[in-house]
Amino acid sequence: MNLKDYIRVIPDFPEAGISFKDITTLLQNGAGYKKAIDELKELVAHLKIDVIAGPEARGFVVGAPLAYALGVGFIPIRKKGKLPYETIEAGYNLEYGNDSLAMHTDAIQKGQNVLIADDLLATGGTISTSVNLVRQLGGNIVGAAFLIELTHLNGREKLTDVEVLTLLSYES
Ligand SMILES: O=P(O)(O)OC[C@H]1O[C@H](OP(=O)(O)OP(=O)(O)O)[C@H](O)[C@@H]1O
Ligand SMILES: Nc1ncnc2[nH]cnc12
Repeated sequence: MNLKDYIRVIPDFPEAGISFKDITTLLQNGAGYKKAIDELKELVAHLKIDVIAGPEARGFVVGAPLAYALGVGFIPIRKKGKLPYETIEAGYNLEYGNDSLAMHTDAIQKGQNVLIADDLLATGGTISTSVNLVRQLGGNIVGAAFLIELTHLNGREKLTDVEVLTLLSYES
């Protein structure tokens, strides 16, 4: 099966006009989930990665298994108010609504090569904020990897200085 066959598309969720790409149907299928992570591993094989950082929540289900497969660490970028130690935070807008992300101030060692991973690139708000947080902490962004890119939302334009790698694209 093609990876796209595992993804369910729900019209008008969470609000009218949004075509929601539901990855729960991929995650619940062992063969599909493994294929997705294996393909992402191939996609990033040319990069020198010390650590992967992924934004809550779906960035965890993509970033953590990818980190395990590569034998590198995983850093959770969490929604504001969830991390217990000293943090830096930044607000952002996304396709539906807005939010704030946070990282622990000691999450990254200066000069570490960081890959950002998430399930989906839409407007790019989540990932450009994640990139900025990692850079504020002294990390070197080597790329950003996604299962899905929504090309009509032009998220790449917010990431001009980042190598963006995606497995699947949707035009609406
Ligand atoms: O490119 P953007 O416009 O920023 O949108 C993409 C982000 O939106 C979704 O996360 P969401 O904030 O819905 O949170 P979730 O992972 O907790 O469901 C998705 O998992 C990406 O992180
Ligand atoms: N259309 C969409 N489907 C799934 N997740 C999203 N995150 C932002 N836009 C999305």
